[in-house]
Amino acid sequence: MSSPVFLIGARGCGKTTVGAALALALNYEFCDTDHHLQQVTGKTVADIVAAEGWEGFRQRETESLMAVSAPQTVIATGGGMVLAEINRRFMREQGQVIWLQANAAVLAARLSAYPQSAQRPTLTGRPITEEMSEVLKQREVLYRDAAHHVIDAMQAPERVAAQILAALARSDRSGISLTG
Ligand SMILES: Nc1ncnc2c1ncn2[C@@H]1O[C@H](COP(=O)(O)OP(=O)(O)OP(=O)(O)O)[C@@H](O)[C@H]1O
Ligand SMILES: O=C(O)C1=C[C@@H](O)[C@@H](O)[C@H](O)C1
Ligand SMILES: [Mg+2]
Repeated sequence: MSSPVFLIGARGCGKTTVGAALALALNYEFCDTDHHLQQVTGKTVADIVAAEGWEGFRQRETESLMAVSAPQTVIATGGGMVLAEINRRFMREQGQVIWLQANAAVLAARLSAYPQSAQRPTLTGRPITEEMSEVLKQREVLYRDAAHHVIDAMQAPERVAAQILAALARSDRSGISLTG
């Protein structure tokens, strides 16, 4: 049975966008931990953070990660999923972990064009480019620590998906072959 594929990376790197295309290409299920969490609670991320703080949200996102993980599934994670060591270890042990890497300027441009503020309440209270620089400074080491593969996410989504497929096909552990 083929293990799950976890997409990690900062807000706006394309986990949800590329994840759906990747699942189609692999004929896998697609899950998104942010969407799962919002479905289960009936609340937006902003509502959960307002009621329970970021600590409450982080606990709930660990539960979502465990709930949606299954074989033959592509899982788009929330941008902060790597903050908890238990999440990083779980993803590495259960499946293949792909870091979609992009710089702060690209991320900020995407997020400004499509803010989705109910799903992405501010993390620092600072303007978006500064926020993304700060977030990357704190998290890059964690994304790198969790990832089996690092993919340049500053290319067109189809290109990003194709490079993930190629990386998975090169990896013995994924159970994925491009030829059959
Ligand atoms: N490779 C890409 N090239 C150009 N635009 C992209 C690319 N990937 C995603 N986008 C755009 O960037 C925005 C954010 O993408 P998406 O929601 O997939 O990011 P995400 O990593 O899931 O973010 P979050 O962590 O907040 O869930 C969307 O408007 C999407 O269309
Ligand atoms: O980068 C983050 O910490 C977050 C990213 C989003 O996917 C959501 O999970 C939430 O807004 C937190
Ligand atoms: Mg997403």
